[in-house]
Formats: sequence, structure tokens, C-alpha cells
Amino acid sequence: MSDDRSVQFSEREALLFHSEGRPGKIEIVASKPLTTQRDLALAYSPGVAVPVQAIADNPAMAYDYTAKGNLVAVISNGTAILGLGNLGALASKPVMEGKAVLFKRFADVDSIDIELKTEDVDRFIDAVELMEPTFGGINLEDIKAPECFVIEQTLRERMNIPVFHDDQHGTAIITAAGLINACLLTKRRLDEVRIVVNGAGAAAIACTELMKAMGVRSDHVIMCDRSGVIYQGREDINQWQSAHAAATDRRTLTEALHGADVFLGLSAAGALKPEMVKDMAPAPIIFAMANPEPEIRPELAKAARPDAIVATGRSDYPNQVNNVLGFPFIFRGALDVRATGINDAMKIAAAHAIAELARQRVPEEVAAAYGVAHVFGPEYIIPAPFDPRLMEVVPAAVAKAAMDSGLATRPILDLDGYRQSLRARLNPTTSVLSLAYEGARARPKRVIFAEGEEEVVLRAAIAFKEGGYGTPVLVGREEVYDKLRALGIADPTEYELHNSRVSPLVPQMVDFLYKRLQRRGYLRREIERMVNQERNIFGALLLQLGEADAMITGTTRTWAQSMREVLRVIDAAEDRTPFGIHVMVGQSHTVFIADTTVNERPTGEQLADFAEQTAAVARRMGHEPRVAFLSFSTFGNPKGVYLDNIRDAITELDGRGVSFEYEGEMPPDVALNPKQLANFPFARLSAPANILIMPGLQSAHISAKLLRELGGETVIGPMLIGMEKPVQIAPMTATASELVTLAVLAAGEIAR
Ligand SMILES: NC(=O)C1=CN([C@@H]2O[C@H](COP(=O)(O)OP(=O)(O)OC[C@H]3O[C@@H](n4cnc5c(N)ncnc54)[C@H](OP(=O)(O)O)[C@@H]3O)[C@@H](O)[C@H]2O)C=CC1
Ligand SMILES: CC(=O)C(=O)O
Ligand SMILES: [Mg+2]
Repeated sequence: MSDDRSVQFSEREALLFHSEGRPGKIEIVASKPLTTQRDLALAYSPGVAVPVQAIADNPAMAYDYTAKGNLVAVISNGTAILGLGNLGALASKPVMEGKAVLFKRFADVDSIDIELKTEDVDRFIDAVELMEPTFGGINLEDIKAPECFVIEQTLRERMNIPVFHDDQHGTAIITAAGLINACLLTKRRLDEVRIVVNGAGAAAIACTELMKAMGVRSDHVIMCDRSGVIYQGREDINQWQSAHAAATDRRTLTEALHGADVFLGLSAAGALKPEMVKDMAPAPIIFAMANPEPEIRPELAKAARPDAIVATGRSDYPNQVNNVLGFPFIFRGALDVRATGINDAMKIAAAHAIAELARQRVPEEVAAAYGVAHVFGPEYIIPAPFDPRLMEVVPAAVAKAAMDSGLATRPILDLDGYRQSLRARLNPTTSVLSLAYEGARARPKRVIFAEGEEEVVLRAAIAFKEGGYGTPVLVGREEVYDKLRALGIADPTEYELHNSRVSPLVPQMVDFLYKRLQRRGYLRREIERMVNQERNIFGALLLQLGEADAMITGTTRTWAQSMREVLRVIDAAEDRTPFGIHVMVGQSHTVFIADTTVNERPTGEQLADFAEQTAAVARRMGHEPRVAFLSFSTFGNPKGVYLDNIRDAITELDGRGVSFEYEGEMPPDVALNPKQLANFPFARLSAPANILIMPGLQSAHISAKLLRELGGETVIGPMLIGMEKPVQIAPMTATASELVTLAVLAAGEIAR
């Protein structure tokens, strides 16, 4: 979107992201099977009549028999879409779908967007009020001030479920958390700081109110709108603004900022100028929160005042002060205790919980991923959105505050147990993947895309580069530039292209490969032909010569053929047998299956190796490994002639004294279904397995492909493990985004 370190994507990629596959960002997934006549009879007529009657008799039963209790509506009329202004209900839909997805991703709250085509306050209120039976909570979004105040207040009075205007209270909570910490760092007390709030709308007024409630002095706050200072006696202001009108003779933002400690921007792009920043107090605190473009870019603010603490609403700079840190977790807590509303006690509890998190030591995986100073300090005053601790800490704080303040209709007795259940609600793989992406952005690597002439590969390379994950090194002929141009790249020469026909590296490559293969029956001229004509050979040689950190291929050859070509250039790591892992990712579980790609009849020792190495990958992806060695046979029943290698693998692991659970032989239902597992109390698995080591390539490969085609789960891989350099071979059907994921996992050495 622009030209500095924050560049993440082009407009074209943003559009493609939204249009690719199923348009938009959400779909509805059935949570009950609907396959048989009997399912139909239960789910619909006549079975459905039974819960209908139960709810008619006791409305609270709706929480037991329908999705209401975990369902939040994100509702807007599009009158204040981010900082873009009033662009109408329809145009707000991408933002509202986005918020719905964030609810699901961060807090497992089901959510749907609703855009109402009206600017009439009463019609809006009536429409929302009528929806009370459907939802467990209402998240109002991007509705402009002052209408939003009337809308929210009236709905809170009329509805018996939480109603929360995110731009007001979500923003205020996160701003308060950030401000508490910024003040701590600059040794300021809340009752001393002088604050200028730029913007006098929904977010600005709610932030000001919360700050004042937390101890900031009224006469220390000056609020401005587009016309300048909101001063006492100014005539063109509304009642909500006049409550914060300052007794001052300052009239412009520039004058207001003279000597101020804090700038809170909730207005529009570019409203804060470097000259104004220079005139602020020592160690100024600058929260430039307008989206998508802040009031000032951090690099400009820092250039004007190197001693400033700067935060924005964006994810591509340190200190993201954005309500995404709040609303998913606040609703999680409120829904879980069936709170009838979200009151100040719950908001303040959330603000303190978030502020407190930033002051604690950051978990290794988060620190490693973000790569920047994640020690409490000027560059880290607020947790990053992908910090998995948010889900554990914030809902629990909100739920407790709801109980203490009498809003919980279903209190939670065991808060510790609740915290644990929160953690289990999210699949660690998703957060590890997010962190892997962040890690790639923090430490961008060079990745060879060996099939640079393929459109899908070029789209992946563009996404990889524009996402800031690293530098794609393309293998292909000059015509790649035309293809890049056709994909909307204005200056394709920004992409590094290696063409074997003209590459000055070819003689060195031929020497290297000839030395490697001369005693394996290859003539020098065969080697020359391979280097010139085989993109996988050429790409792998680029990796061997140190031209890049990792390589990705796979879309133009069968997996086995690509592997053969790669192995001509790159060996297995010392004492390792290369093998493949498919990762199946569901909403709340992840299963690793190995070896799905290389070894047809592994020995017991190899099976043990696969288990150990897959366990290491699983740990890097945030899972405590539990290995099941699969078979048709359950602990010797029925007997079989091909069970020895599995038994050997178990004995081998016994001897190695590994630090994870493993058991076998067993079929998948015993490995994955706790009820089945319970039939074998001697089994050394404390919970269902998450790593399935298959007895041979036939079963492994077939299972992985069946699950990919029929299972409806997200599949990552196959990941190639055990090579001396990070190489990944994607399936021929891989999409651009699957290629990017593999490239990121390869570059970050998570798949290794
Ligand atoms: N980081 C975060 O989490 C969040 C950020 N925001 C951002 O805050 C901004 C406001 O959102 P919201 O309160 O919902 O919208 P509203 O429409 O309710 O309010 C907008 C306010 O901004 C003022 N404004 C616009 N341009 C300027 C300017 N150049 N200088 C001074 N004031 C200006 C308007 O003043 P006037 O009446 O004079 O036009 C109005 O008071 C948006 O940019 C939004 O993206 C909002 C919520 C969360
Ligand atoms: C973040 C947000 O809600 C906004 O900018 O409107
Ligand atoms: Mg908003």
C-alpha cells in the first residue's frame, strides 16, 4: 500500500485475497451431521419440535439447544468505516466480515456480520432490538458519533444481552491499557498527564471518558475536531462533546499540543505534523490510532522526537493499539458467564489484564516470532494480537468482573479450570502458523521458487515478497517478467530472476554437481544438460551455492520425481532418513501423519526416527506430542505378519528414553477416540494421539490424500523432513497460499 517498511500487500493482492475461492471471508459450517434420514428427522421435522417446545417452556434453554450462546452479531450501518468515513452499509461489509472472522480466530466466538441500510437512529435501534432472540451478544461497529451514543445507550436499556459499541469501549479499553503502561515507562502518574485527544467522535469520546474515570484530570484534557479545539462556549458542538469542552484559550491542534504529554489520535490520516510533535513535552506519548492510515507514521514521529513512545492501530509497527486486542476476549468472557451486559467493571478488568500481560515476560514462541524487542519498554507497551495468553487471561478477568458486579447469570465456579478450557479452545497450530509468519517478517529469508514460470508460483512469490516474509528468488526465463507484469507488478525487475541459460553461476554448478555424481554414472555433458534444463536441479544448486536460505518446488512434477531431482543435489541430513509429514488442522485439533511421502516399507528403527522427528516438529508447532503407531491390529489382535516393524519401533523408543508418550500398535479409532482408548487402560497415552505414525507408505499416503480430498480439514504439507538444507516439495495441486505457508515453514526451519 505504500513505500516503506510497513508495505505488506498491494491493492491487487487485497482484492484477490477477498475474491479468491469462495468470495468474502466467512461461511457457515454445520456442527451436526446431516447425512442420514434419521439425522434429518432429528435436526429438522419432526425432531426439532422437541427443543422448540423446551425453549417455549423455558427461554434459557435456547442456550442449550441452539447456537445463540456463542453467537455474536457484528452490526454496522457504515457511517464511520474505520477512518474512511461514511461509505454506506454495503461498503462496510468487508470490515464487518473481518471482525466476525477475528471473533472466531482469536476467541472461538461464532459471529456473523449484519449491515443495516439506514442512517435513521430509530429504525436502526428497532432492527437490532428485534434480533435479540438470535444472538448471545451484539457488537456495534463503525457507526458514527453522535448517533452511536443514542443507539448503544437505548439498545443497552432495551436488550437483555451484552450490547457493546466496539469503537467506543473496545478502543477505550486498549487505549487505557497502553496509556497505563506508557505512563509507567515515562514515570508519569495518570493524574498528572496532559492529554490532547484529536477526534471528537465515538472512539475519542469513549476513550476520554474512560481515562477520566481512571484518574486523568478533566482540566488536563483538550479535545479537538477538524475545526480545532473543543472549548467551552463553542457553539457547533453536540452534548457529548460539550461534556469535554476545555476551559482554554488555545484554539488549534498546534496550540493544544504545546507542552502536552500525550497525543491520542482517533481522527484521520496525517492529522499530526512533525512540527507539532516537536513541541510536545519530553518523552511524549503518541497514539496515532486512525485506520488504516495513522495520524502520523511512527518513523516521522520518531524522527521529530526520538524520545517519543509511539503506537498505531496497525499490525505492521510495534505497539498496535487496536480494539482487536479486546472485543474477541471481552465477548468470550461475557458469553461464558451469560452476562446480561458489559459494564465498566468488566471493561476496567480487561484493560488491567491487557496492561499487565505486556509487563510480564513474553513466551518464547511469541518473542521468537516477532523478533523485535518484546521486553516491556517503549517498543512494547501492549501485547501483540497473536499472543496466545490474551485468550487465557482477558476472558477470565472479564468473567470474574461480571460475576463480582452481579451481571453473570451463569457464574463459573472453577476459574482455574475455566482458564485451562480457554487455552484448549484455540488450536495452537493456528497461532503457531501466525507466529511463523510473523517470524518470517521479523527475519526475512531468501527462498528459491524453482518453478518461477508457473502462474501459481509467481502469485505465491508475489505474496511472499509483498507480505514481507522474505525475498523470492525465481528460477525461469526472461518471459517471467512479462508474466509478473500481467499479474500487476509495475516493475518486475525488482524480482530476482535466475535463468540457467545465462546464469554466470552455471560453471560453478556444473563443477559442483559433476564432483558429486561422477562416480554415480553421470558424464559431464549430462550434468551440463541437467543444470541447464532441470529447474529443480538448478534451483537446488542455487541453494547449495548459498544463493538462498530455502527452496520450494513441486507444482510441475510428481512429488516423487521432484524428490529424485532434488536428491541429486542435496543429501539427507547426517544420520537421517528423509520423510514426509501431512498436518491436518481442525478448529480445535491438529494431527500429524507420517511418513506420507518417501519410505515404502520403513524398518522399526526408521519408524522410531519418524516418531521422534515428527514429535520435534509438533513441539515447534505448539503441541505436546503423543504418538500412536497405527495398524489394523490392536495390541496383537488380530495377529498379523507385518507387525514386527511396529513392535521394533516401540522397543527402539523404549531404549532411547524419549520425552514424549508413544504407544502401539493400534487402529486410528483407538488412537483418536478417548472412549475406545479407555478400553485399553494399560495404554501409555494420557489423551488421544496427535501424531499418527503409519506402518508403511501405502497406508500413510492413502490416508493423507483421502483426508485432503474428503475430510474437509485444512491440510499443511506434505512437509519434507530430514534434508541437509531446507527444501520443501509442495503437492502439484498446491494453491498460492499453500506455497507461501510451506515457504514460510521452510525459511523458519519449522519444517526441517
Ligand atoms: N485503533 C483502533 O482500535 C481504533 C481506531 N479508530 C479510528 O478512529 C477514527 C475515528 O473513528 P470513530 O470515532 O469511530 O469515527 P466518528 O465518525 O465517530 O468520529 C470521527 C471524528 O474524527 C474527527 N476528525 C476527522 N478528521 C479529523 C482531522 N483531520 N482532525 C481532527 N479531527 C478529525 C471528526 O471530526 P469532525 O466532526 O470535525 O469531522 C470526528 O469527531 C478512525 O480513523 C478509526 O479508524 C476507531 C476505533 C478503533
Ligand atoms: C479498529 C477499528 O475498529 C476502526 O478503526 O474502526
Ligand atoms: Mg471500528
